Amino acid sequence: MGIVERIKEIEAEMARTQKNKATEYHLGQLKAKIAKLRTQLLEPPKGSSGGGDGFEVTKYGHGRVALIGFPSVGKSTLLTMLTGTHSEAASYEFTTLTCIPGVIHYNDTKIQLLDLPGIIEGASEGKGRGRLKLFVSQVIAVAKSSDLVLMVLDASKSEGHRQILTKELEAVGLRLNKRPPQIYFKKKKTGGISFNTTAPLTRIDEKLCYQILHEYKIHSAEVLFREDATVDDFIDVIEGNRKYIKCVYVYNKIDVVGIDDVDRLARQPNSIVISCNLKANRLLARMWDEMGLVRVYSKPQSQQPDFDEPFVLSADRGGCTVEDFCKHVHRTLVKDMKYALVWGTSTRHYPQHCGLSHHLEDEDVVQIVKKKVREEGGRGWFKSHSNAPARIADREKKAPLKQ
Ligand SMILES: Nc1nc2c(ncn2[C@@H]2O[C@H](COP(=O)(O)OP(=O)(O)OP(=O)(O)O)[C@@H](O)[C@H]2O)c(=O)[nH]1
Ligand SMILES: [K+]
Ligand SMILES: [Mg+2]
Repeated sequence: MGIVERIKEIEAEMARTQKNKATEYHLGQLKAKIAKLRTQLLEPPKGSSGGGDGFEVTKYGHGRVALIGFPSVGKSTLLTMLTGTHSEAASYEFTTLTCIPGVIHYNDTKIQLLDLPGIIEGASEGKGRGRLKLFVSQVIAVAKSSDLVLMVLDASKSEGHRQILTKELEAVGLRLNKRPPQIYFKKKKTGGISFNTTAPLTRIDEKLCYQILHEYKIHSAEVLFREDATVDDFIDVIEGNRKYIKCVYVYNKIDVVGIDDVDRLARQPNSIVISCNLKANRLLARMWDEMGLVRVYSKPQSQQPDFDEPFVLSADRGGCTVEDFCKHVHRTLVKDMKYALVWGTSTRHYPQHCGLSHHLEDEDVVQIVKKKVREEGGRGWFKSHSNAPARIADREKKAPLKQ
């Protein structure tokens, strides 16, 4: 029996099984079985050169956004509209057969927008033939490499599409608009399983955790639940290959639906309504907000900062502390910095003396003040050593050395 058939069989068994206290453990085990099979499904076939590497589009700019959706929802039309790069659009499905990159210039930053082939229902289980099947793994790889997914939906089509597509993406390990579960998990070679919690658990218990670990043939591990997590959360943590990505649901073609429908769709969580036949400026603003980019302007001593060329940091990618900023500017700057002067919303007064761990905010201005260069054998050398006795005395006070 193939993997897909086995998944179907277990799903059928789960559907037959009544949910109650007595079947809880059995259902948990079945969930783990499905998760394992799905992971197998994602692995490239033996002997292939990896496959599913995406479409080999080089990353460009300060962030990457992928357009994901069913065929003919208007992904290509949107790319052409937002980036000026032409991507063929037509009224038939699968017009786009590869990944088309474009660049959005917004708020002095450059964002790479990727147009992709459509995904169909059942894609995660290998539905579709030939090239179509290949697309799916490539589209998924691109989605996983992105900072934000724009799930494009046709406002005139069934509202169920949003759930169907979300399920497809979940099945291949993408988690949209979720943060990783607060569970610490570490496999060990020996020592058995140590199980701890710092929060009351109502949706999973120790015994069920052991059963799931048993299903994975894990007999030694450290497990610490820091929140009231679910069975699915625990399986996600064990699998360890989940990708947590922000997603905005973009309802396109609102020019062909009634105002009541538009109003209802606009109220869905994480959603925005647009029409490529009108203008979509709100989408750009929304996209930019979701990406959480932090523009930092570097200010040389006694000069104005260059407000045209920000250094762009991101909390999701690399972080946005003073230290992260220094690393962007020059690799030795962290070592050479004495302190930073910061102007902006991240500080209480202007300018504020800040250390490496200070968190910068969008549009902050930063001046890095460097340490004095040490004069070899001169006063500088003496100074850096002259506090040694004081340092040792200080340590003596805190923890006296044995006599
Ligand atoms: N009425 C209306 N039609 C639109 C809108 N946006 C796109 N279309 C039309 O929808 C059709 C499909 O558009 P595409 O941009 O090719 O859609 P796609 O999602 O890229 O399709 P595939 O590449 O085949 O997956 C085209 O005929 C577009 O002109 C819109 O906002 N309103
Ligand atoms: K199309
Ligand atoms: Mg297209």
